[in-house]
Amino acid sequence: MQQRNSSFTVEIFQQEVLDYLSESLMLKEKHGSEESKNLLVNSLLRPPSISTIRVNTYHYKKDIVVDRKCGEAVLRGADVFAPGILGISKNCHSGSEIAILCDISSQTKKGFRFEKTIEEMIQIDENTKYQNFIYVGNGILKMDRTSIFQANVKGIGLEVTQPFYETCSLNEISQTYYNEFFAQNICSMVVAHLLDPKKGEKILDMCACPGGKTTHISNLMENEGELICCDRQKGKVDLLKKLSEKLGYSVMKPTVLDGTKATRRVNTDSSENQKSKKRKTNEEQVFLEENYFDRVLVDAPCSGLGQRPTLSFKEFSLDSLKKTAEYQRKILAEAFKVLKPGGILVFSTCTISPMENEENVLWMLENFHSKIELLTPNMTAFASEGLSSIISDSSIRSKVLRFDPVTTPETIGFFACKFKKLSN
Ligand SMILES: C[S@@+](CC[C@H](N)C(=O)[O-])C[C@H]1O[C@@H](n2cnc3c(N)ncnc32)[C@H](O)[C@@H]1O
Repeated sequence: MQQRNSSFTVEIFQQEVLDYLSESLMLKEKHGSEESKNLLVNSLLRPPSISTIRVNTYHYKKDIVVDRKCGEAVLRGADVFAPGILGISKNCHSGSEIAILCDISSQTKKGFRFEKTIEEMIQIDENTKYQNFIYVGNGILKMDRTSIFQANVKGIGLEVTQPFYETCSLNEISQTYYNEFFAQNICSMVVAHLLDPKKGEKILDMCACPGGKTTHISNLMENEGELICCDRQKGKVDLLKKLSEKLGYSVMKPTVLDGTKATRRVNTDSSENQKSKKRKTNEEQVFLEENYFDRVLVDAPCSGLGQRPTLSFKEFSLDSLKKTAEYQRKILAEAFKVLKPGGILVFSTCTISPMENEENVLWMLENFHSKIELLTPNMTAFASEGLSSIISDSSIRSKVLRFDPVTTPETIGFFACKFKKLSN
């Protein structure tokens, strides 16, 4: 991604989070403090190399500035939709060739007219806020300025002709094979193989929407057995139902479930509890039996700090990362209960935050002690071992899979591991 001068650091994280990450990932020791932060940030600004090639170096002289979400969409292969445009250089009209810059610091007011190009403004003042504008590609304007900034505007404002990265388009394939596949990134594909489901088994996917791993599991089960695939939100479960119909996986049983309370039941018939039972029924909440499933997947809700390309993770503080990790533990504790002794539990996240990954593995081993065993993974493609800054015991560290975007450009930041329940 474009760097305008040597001291340029794109601030996609809150400083405390960036410091925590570069320290715990031990980048600092290997590369020095500043370099380590840049390495981390730059790896997350880029899409995984497996699906992209770097194509564009020249950028057009006139600029449009887009918001962060729009900039991320462009990096993933989309055109620029008019509502995402914040500002345009002067003298631009439909048909103009324009460079697309993303304002990740969200300082540009909608409707702003740039009198100079961003490059010129940076030449005038090296420390300007425009240092936080990221170049994401070139395109042709499809609307004039007045149309773009009218209220409730819709449609494509700029067609991207030269994206900074060329991403292979799945649109064409998905139209031809609409009923036959669900696209996933490469680390997500490892997860169902780790779980290793067998035909006819009883499997639980506790956090299943949008359905990538669950459909992969259905496939590996050869559509035979029982696959309870859950999500807390009813709307998301409705999408899972549609997905199971579209792909023909009758084994999927989409179910509304709060994974933090998967086994909690109302067990007396007092009127208060009757009311609460009714409320639960209306919400379609079900409760799961303990010691029932052969295998359970917890693909946990997480901070998503491994997703790439991403232009801002500013909403996360250290405290929010900690709370997310605690929330995951509640789901893991319930997963343990519903698993049979001898059953398999796979835990995965799409974040690089050690609190949600290695620290949760240590918590599981401490909390369930002799009742659980961390297994050697049966699949290790693209992964390295866990962080020694968090897991000092190398026999534990070597059994967890950390997918590292800094050293492995093909992957997003991801984490997975596999436990066996030994007893209750
Ligand atoms: C990382 S996504 C799962 C992705 C999915 N496994 C896939 O491969 O497509 C996490 C999901 O967990 C759901 N979720 C959040 N809290 C939950 C809870 N308490 N119980 C069940 N699902 C929850 C979210 O709605 C979200 O859809």
